[in-house]
Amino acid sequence: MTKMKRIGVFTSGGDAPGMNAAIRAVVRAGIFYKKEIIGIYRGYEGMIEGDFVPMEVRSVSNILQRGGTMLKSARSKEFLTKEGRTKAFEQLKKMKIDGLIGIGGDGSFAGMHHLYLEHKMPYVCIPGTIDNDIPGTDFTIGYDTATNTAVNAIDKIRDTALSHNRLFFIEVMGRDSGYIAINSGIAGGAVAIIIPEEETSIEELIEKLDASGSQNKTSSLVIVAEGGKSGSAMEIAKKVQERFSYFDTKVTILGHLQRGGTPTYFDRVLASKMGVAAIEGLEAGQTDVMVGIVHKEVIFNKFDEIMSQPKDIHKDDLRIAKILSI
Ligand SMILES: Nc1ncnc2c1ncn2[C@@H]1O[C@H](COP(=O)(O)OP(=O)(O)OP(=O)(O)O)[C@@H](O)[C@H]1O
Ligand SMILES: O=P(O)(O)OC[C@H]1O[C@](O)(CO)[C@@H](O)[C@@H]1O
Ligand SMILES: [Mg+2]
Repeated sequence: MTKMKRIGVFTSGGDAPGMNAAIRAVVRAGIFYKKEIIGIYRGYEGMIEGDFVPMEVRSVSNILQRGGTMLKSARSKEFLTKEGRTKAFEQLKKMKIDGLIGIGGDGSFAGMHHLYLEHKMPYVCIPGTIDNDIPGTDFTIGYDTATNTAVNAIDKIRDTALSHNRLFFIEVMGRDSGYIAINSGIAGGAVAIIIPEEETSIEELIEKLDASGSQNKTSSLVIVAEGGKSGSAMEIAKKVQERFSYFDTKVTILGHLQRGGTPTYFDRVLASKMGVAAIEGLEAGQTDVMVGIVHKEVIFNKFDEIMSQPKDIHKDDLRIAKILSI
């Protein structure tokens, strides 16, 4: 057992629905285990500036069901430098914070790892990102909500696509990860799904669209993950339109719509479990780790062990999407 007294909690990187539920779980579990919990505003930016707030049991009332993050989030250029991280550490020391729980994506995890290597600041990372791009956990907080949002939007677009016999290219988020694309594509009945993890040439796509056209398909939805090698939805749509002028082609970019909104029950439960696990892990001496839930079991993943491997799209998901889009 550690003698940790004061734990800092912060959110970093893109906000994700369920981050508030994770903050609540960290604060309540921390207080349950007799720790003082200090909230750090605006991720690493606030850490560098010493933007801290003591958290009480009631500081986190009525946030469980809210999207976004009450602690706010940021991407910090300064924290990418050694000097920036030293400034952040000095602020933590001044506030007598002896352990950190950070909720964020792969970049935020890397930030905590560097702070640990350079200043021995113990930490547990909670994976909070809509991208689901971190190995060592089946799901990251926010991914389920974002994918549901994308599916709802796809369903609406299908109605108008069908009414006008149109070909829609719908771009979903995910930075370099095709998770939202592949699963919203399966759930939304897409004719083709273009993800960064798999090369799809324009020729292949055109062949696919041709084939579905000849089978009397009256509307077609193509889901494009941002960050793919074939280009953005706009670029792909332009190339397809040039080859097939008879297609009435439209593009919708779902964008930040996918980051907001009420977290699903799944993300709230995931965040609650991970928040408690992070406090218990830190108390049990876990450090330089990310909490994950794999096959319903809580695990602690060492930074070096998981961050050297990519999180692959499940091959079976791709296979299923192809079978069903004929
Ligand atoms: N290699 C690194 N070393 C130190 N700090 C880092 C590193 N990578 C990222 N960070 C810090 O973490 C912040 C958040 O990282 P990033 O913007 O990649 O988002 P993320 O945590 O991956 O979340 P998401 O991908 O969901 O937006 C960065 O702005 C930076 O301050
Ligand atoms: O909100 P920003 O800074 O534009 O970042 C957008 C990125 O953040 C995410 O929403 C979460 O990582 C990505 O899917 C997307 O590429
Ligand atoms: Mg990331």
